[in-house]
Amino acid sequence: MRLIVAGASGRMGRALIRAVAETEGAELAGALERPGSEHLGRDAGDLAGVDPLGVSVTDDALPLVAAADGLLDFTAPEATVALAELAAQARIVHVIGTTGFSPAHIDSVDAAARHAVVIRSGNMSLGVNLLAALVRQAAKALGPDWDIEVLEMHHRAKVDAPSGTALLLGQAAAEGRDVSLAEQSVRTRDGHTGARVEGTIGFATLRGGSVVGDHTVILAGAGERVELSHRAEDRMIFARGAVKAALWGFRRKPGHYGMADVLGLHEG
Ligand SMILES: NC(=O)C1=CN([C@@H]2O[C@H](COP(=O)(O)OP(=O)(O)OC[C@H]3O[C@@H](n4cnc5c(N)ncnc54)[C@H](OP(=O)(O)O)[C@@H]3O)[C@@H](O)[C@H]2O)C=CC1
Ligand SMILES: O=C(O)C1=N[C@H](C(=O)O)C[C@H](O)C1
Repeated sequence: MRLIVAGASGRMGRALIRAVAETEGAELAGALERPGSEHLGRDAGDLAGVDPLGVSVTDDALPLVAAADGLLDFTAPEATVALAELAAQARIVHVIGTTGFSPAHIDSVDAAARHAVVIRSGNMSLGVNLLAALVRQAAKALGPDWDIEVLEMHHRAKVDAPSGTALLLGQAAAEGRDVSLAEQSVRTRDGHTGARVEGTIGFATLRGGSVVGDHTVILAGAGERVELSHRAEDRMIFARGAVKAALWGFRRKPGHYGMADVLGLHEG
């Protein structure tokens, strides 16, 4: 499968190039960066710290998309929405790891998914997607008198909050309780907030240093607490998940899929 990596010089872009290079059945067909990037023209393998791959970083997406089978995209919401349109026109698989979307961005991605395979998840690791299934189960088993809080910590360069993973875990908890996350979530607390409202799902965000990604879902009852955690130690877990998703999506029918589809983690 011929794969393009968007945001090639980013933290995830470099990991994705390495993951494509190490995966049988996948081949790097292009490496994209934004116009004016200092990395344009560099060999992608060189950029990612592996052997040269004979693929130069370019800002010209159109010819790459026309000749590839899939696009791995961990960039930023505006870039992802623009790439979704191109990927849909070319009917290639679009794997989206980007986080921080607004509802309008998601609508655009949904529109693209009517024409091509889109696989989008706030976290492409096996561990977090398994954790989401466990959170859904725990939230279902424990009533609304158990307070749910989602705590996350990431490196100092992360620009969106709460993380895509925290929202994914909050969504799993809401599904377990059969409530709407949008209606129940409390994203910030400051000042005289009043007592916690029963049934709400809280989020707390920490930023600092080089933390790859830590998430804990706390279910706090009267006199006891359940904590379900995941700690990412290496970005290759996300990159390998993204390549796996692309291979899974190849020649599948158009639609907006998630990692639970790829990993076969749906209950029932
Ligand atoms: N789903 C998952 O499993 C994971 C998701 N992520 C998400 O992936 C995204 C990227 O993370 P990370 O690699 O750490 O971030 P980086 O900032 O290191 O990399 C982002 C890359 O995308 C490029 N980019 C950003 N905006 C645009 C734009 N408008 N047009 C074209 N290129 C653009 C950047 O270029 P430039 O440097 O020039 O701005 C950079 O090369 C984030 O949303 C993050 O939350 C991260 C890890 C795992
Ligand atoms: O920006 C990151 O670094 C990460 N982003 C994703 C998120 O928003 O959850 C996934 C991972 O935690 C790393």
